[in-house]
Amino acid sequence: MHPLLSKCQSVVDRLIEKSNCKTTHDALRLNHYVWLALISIPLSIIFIIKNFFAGNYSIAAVVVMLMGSMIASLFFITKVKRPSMVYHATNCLFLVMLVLVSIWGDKSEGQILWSYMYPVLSIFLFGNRLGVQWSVLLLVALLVSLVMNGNIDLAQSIEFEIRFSIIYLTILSVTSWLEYYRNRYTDEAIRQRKTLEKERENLEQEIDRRIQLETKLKRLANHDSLTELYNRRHFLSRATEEIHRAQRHDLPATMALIDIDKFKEVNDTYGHPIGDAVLKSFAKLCKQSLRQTDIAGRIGGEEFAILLLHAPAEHARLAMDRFRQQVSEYPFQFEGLQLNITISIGLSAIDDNTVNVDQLYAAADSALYRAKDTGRNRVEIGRGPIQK
Ligand SMILES: Nc1nc2c(ncn2[C@@H]2O[C@H](COP(=O)(O)OP(=O)(O)OP(=O)(O)O)[C@@H](O)[C@H]2O)c(=O)[nH]1
Repeated sequence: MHPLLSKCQSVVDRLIEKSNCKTTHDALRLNHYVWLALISIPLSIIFIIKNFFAGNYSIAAVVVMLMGSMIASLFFITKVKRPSMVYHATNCLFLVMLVLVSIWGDKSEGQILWSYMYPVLSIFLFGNRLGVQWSVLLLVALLVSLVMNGNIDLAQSIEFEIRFSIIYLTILSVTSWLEYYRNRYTDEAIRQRKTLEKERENLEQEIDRRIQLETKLKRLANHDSLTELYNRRHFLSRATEEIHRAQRHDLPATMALIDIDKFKEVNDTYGHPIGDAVLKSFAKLCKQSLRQTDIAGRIGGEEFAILLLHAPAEHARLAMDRFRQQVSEYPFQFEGLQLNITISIGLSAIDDNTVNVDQLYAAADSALYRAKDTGRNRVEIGRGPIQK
C-alpha cells in the first residue's frame, strides 16, 4: 500500500477503534463510510466552487451543508452509541441533495447524471439489501421530481426518463452483482481463515499435550515412582557421565551406598504401607541434606545411592556420617506413630584406577557389607576400586 494511503488507513482505524462498533461487520461498514467521507470532502469543495461560479447558489449551498454534515459526522462517530446512525443520516442528506440537484441543476448540463454514482456508493456503504432499497428509492424520487417540477428539458422527454432509468438500473444491477460476489468470496475467505486458525489451535494443543506426555514419560522412565529419586538405571547412567567428567577434570567424587537397617522389621511390625511411607520420608530427608550437585537414586528396595561430586573419600565420610546421625535422630511420624531408623553406609571414591561405575559400585557395596557386619548404623570406606 502507498505510504500516504496506509497513513490515512491508520487514521481511519483509530477512528473506528474509538467508535462503538459491536461487530467486525459494523466496523467494516464504518471503515467504508470514513473513506467515502474523506474522498467526498475535497470533491464537494470542487463541486461547490464550480456551482458557485456557475451561479447555482442553491446547489452550492446544499453541497456546503452536505460537506459540513460529513465533516461533523467524522467527529460524531466516536461519540454516538450507534455509529451507523451517523452515516444513515448523511446518506439521507445526500439523497435529498441529489434530488435537489436534479431539480435546481443546470438543465443543459444534466446535473441529474450525478445520481448514477448513488447505487455504487450506497451498496458499497450499506451492502446489497439496504443499498438496493435506497437506490430504488432515489430513482423513484428522481422520476417523481422530474415529472412534478416542470423541468422542461428533461421532464418532457419521456425518452430521457426511460434511458435514465435503464442506465441507472443497469448500474444498480452490476454493482449489486459485484457486491454479491465480493461478499461470497469474503465470507469464504473468513470461513477458511477461521478453519485454519482452529486447526492451528488444535495443532498447538496437540503439540503441548505431546510435550507434556513426553516429559511425563521421561520422568516415569527415569524416576522411582515411590520416592521420586532417580531409578537404578538412570542413576547409574548419570553417575557414569559424572564420573567421566570428574576424571577428565581431575576432580574427586565418591559414591555412597545406603541401606536402611533392619527394614524388614519395620514392614513386619507396622505393615508395608508404613514401610513405604518411611522410604518416602527417608528419600525426602536425603534430598534435603544433599548438595544441589549431588546425585541420588533408589537402587533397590531399601537401598539408596548417592554420588557426592567434588568430595574426596574423607570429606564424603564426614558428610555421610553427619547424615547418618541426622537420620538416626529423625522422628519419622505416620498416623500417630513415631519411629526411628538407622542406616549403614558404604563409600568408595574414584581414583586413577577407576574404570567404570560398576567398579565403584562394587567397592561401595563391599564397604556397606562391612558396615552391616560390624554392627550397622555406621559408615565404612571401601578399600578402593578393583585394579585394572
Ligand atoms: N515397604 C516396602 N518394603 C520394601 C520395599 N522394597 C523392599 N522392601 C523390604 O525391605 C526389606 C529388606 O530386608 P532385608 O534385605 O532382609 O534387610 P533388612 O531387614 O533391612 O536388614 P539389614 O539390611 O541386614 O539391616 C524386605 O522386607 C523387603 O520386603 C518397598 O518398596 N516397600
